[in-house]
Order: sequence, then C-alpha cells, then structure tokens
Amino acid sequence: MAVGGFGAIGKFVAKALDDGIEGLELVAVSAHNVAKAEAHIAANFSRHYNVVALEELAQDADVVVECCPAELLSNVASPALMQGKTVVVISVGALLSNPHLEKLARDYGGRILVPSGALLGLDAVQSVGQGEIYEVNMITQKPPIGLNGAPALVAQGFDPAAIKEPTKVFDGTAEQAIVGFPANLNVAVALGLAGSGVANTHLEIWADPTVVRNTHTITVRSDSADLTLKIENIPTEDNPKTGKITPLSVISTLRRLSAPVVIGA
Ligand SMILES: NC(=O)C1=CN([C@@H]2O[C@H](COP(=O)(O)OP(=O)(O)OC[C@H]3O[C@@H](n4cnc5c(N)ncnc54)[C@H](O)[C@@H]3O)[C@@H](O)[C@H]2O)C=CC1
Ligand SMILES: O=C([O-])CC(=O)C(=O)O
Repeated sequence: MAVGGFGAIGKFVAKALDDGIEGLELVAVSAHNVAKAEAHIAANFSRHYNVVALEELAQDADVVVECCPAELLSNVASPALMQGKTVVVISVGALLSNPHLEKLARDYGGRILVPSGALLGLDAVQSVGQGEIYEVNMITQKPPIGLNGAPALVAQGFDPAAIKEPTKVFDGTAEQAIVGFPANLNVAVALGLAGSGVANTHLEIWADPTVVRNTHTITVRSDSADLTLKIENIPTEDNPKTGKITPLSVISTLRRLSAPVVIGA
C-alpha cells in the first residue's frame, strides 16, 4: 500500500494503515513537504516510512491511494495503472479531465476504485441505474469558507466573509460544476458516474452561512425506486472543504479489498 498526498485525507489513511488493517501493509507515502512529512511520521507513527515522489508510489505497492490535489491525479495514477496496479481515486472529479486513465486501466489490467468519499447511497444509485433513471438532482450547501478558492468564485471576487444569507452560486450539471469547483464537488461527479452520467446530474451549490456542515441532499427518480438521500458532513480540522467521513470511506474501501464478506454496492 502507498498513499499519495499527506493532507487531511492522506495523513488519516496512512495512520490507519500504520495502526493496522488486516492484510494490508503501508510501504510509502508522498508529500509536498518531505521534511514535514518525515517529522510527522517520526512523531506519530509506529515506524519509519519512505516519503517518495507521487510517480514512484507504485514501485513497491500493489495498491496506491490517491489523496492529493486534483491536478496531480494522473501523476499518481498513470504509473500505477501502467504496472497493472489498483488505484483508489479520491479526486474523482479529475477523472473527467483524465479520460486516458480508464484506457490505461483497460490496456494494462489495472483498476480504478472510487470510494463513496463524502457522499452516501452510491450503492443504491448504481442499483437503480441498472434499470432506468429518470432524474438526478443534488443540492449542496456549504459554509462559505468551504467554497473559498473555487476558481468560479475567485473569478467573481467571492469573499466568504461577505455572505450573510444563503446564496446560490451555481446551477447546472455535475460536469459543468467540477470545472469551476474542482476541490469542492467531487461528490457530484461521483454521483454522476454512479448514476445517469455527469451531464445528466443536476446540481445547485449554495454558499450558506446558516450551515456549519457540508450538506448534500440528493433526489433520484427511477423506474425501480425513488431515492431521497441527505448527508451532513463535519469538516476535517485540516481542511474545511473536506468532510471527516471521506478518509473513513477510503479506509472502508481498503478493508473491502481483502474482506471475506463484502456488504453493499
Ligand atoms: N471524493 C470525495 O468525496 C472527496 C474528495 N476530496 C478530494 O480529495 C483530494 C485530497 O483532499 P484533502 O486531503 O482534503 O486535501 P489536502 O489539501 O488536505 O491534502 C492534499 C495534500 O497533497 C499534498 N501535495 C501537493 N502537491 C504534492 C506533490 N507534488 N506531491 C505529493 N503531495 C503533494 C499537499 O501538500 C497536501 O498535503 C482533493 O482533490 C479533494 O478535492 C475531498 C473531499 C471529498
Ligand atoms: O466534503 C464534502 O462535503 C464534499 C467535498 O469536499 C468534495 O466533494 O470534494
């Protein structure tokens, strides 16, 4: 196992592997600030792990977990897939701008696994997608600070402190949203890929000073079941954009790799 990116998600996942997950052994991590990561490992982990470049993670690992900024997805995933390895992708939004990764997985026998991340119900969405889905709608409410830095809002001079009442900042498809909100709406892309496609997944984003949690409310209408799904994510201390459930979802995916009984999906 190797973990690429040592931020809110990567540090948590690496520590869980260090603490012990049956059948899995951490061999390396990757971090932007190598000295800081080495100091963190020395102070908090049970033993030393090599801190290597993103491109080198797959060398000694069968499974590579990507937890880095979206624009670095291919740096982690391409070498791993070309060695026929499994990549757990958390920057799922970046799969849209990196279609070559699915081709690499096919050509070299690698696999791309996308955890549920900060979302819920992808199992049921995939199930109803085996029949006919009529409509998928998602409403995201985030504390304004959780949208800070989104390119679509930076372009409009967005100031989170100036938002005093719930304000709709986006209305469109998941496919359109990930361009302007690459670090905020992975969940919408995951929903689209699980269901009727990112171009057919309608999304509203609200900067909402009345919420303290990243809240996603989803409705799906289909020929087998109608779904109403809601999740209220407590942000991580390290990164207000990222819900605490996200690294837990990665750990759940990793446990399922070798579990004798797999529930759901
Ligand atoms: N699928 C989902 O539901 C969710 C996905 N995400 C996505 O997961 C990804 C990671 O999120 P966080 O851990 O919260 O971000 P973060 O910003 O806390 O961590 C990313 C880490 O990657 C490191 N990094 C930057 N350049 C690097 C390089 N060249 N080599 C190695 N490491 C490098 C950064 O220093 C940072 O520590 C983001 O793309 C985020 O948008 C976040 C939340 C939910
Ligand atoms: O944590 C959340 O609620 C969702 C999130 O950041 C993302 O989709 O990237």
